[in-house]
Amino acid sequence: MFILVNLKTYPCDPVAVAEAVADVDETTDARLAVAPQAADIARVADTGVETWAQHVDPIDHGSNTGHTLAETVADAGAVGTLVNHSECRQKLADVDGAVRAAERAGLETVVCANNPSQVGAAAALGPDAVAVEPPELIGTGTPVSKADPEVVEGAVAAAGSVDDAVSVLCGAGISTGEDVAAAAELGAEGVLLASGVAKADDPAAALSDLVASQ
Ligand SMILES: O=C[C@H](O)COP(=O)(O)O
Repeated sequence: MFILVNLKTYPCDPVAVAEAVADVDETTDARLAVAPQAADIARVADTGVETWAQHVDPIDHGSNTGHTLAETVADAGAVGTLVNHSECRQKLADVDGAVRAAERAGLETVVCANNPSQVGAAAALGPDAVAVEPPELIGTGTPVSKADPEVVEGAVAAAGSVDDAVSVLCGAGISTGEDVAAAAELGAEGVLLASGVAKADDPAAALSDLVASQ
């Protein structure tokens, strides 16, 4: 399973979380990665942990003040990027453009979607993976893999019907190894999570529990 920890803009120490991820990474067959804020990518990547961006814009080098260029996050050490997170939504044309920009920069892509229908549309854009996240469950601690298993199964079916090379992650409320195991049973190849680690009193303990079933 791929466990991608999005730090959003939570007030955690991104390097401390990354070091905890690196420690737990040595104990498990699961693939672990951290997505810090853009300004923290370089120092998180310096820990040796797999580092992702939270967002890139559908742009090339040029007059794009305030935007995030895929090549810049790649140069800073990111190997992948989220696209169209529920908290950073993009128009369909911009999702496509962001995936193309990420490809151009050699970044792996996970396109986020709210439901199976959107997963099908996202998969048609040819990302490496899609992540299905019902917005109403994000940050609640109620795991999508238990609260709404049909959404995960529907996402797996929708992506598979479009392009079976696109893997499916699920997210929203995932915080325990049991939640990760439930996601795997539903056909997900990974999970996208945030508050379960970024807001934990002991991120290392939270991560150890998350990989317990791997
Ligand atoms: O990017 C992560 C997702 O929005 C899930 O967030 P959460 O684990 O806090 O529910």
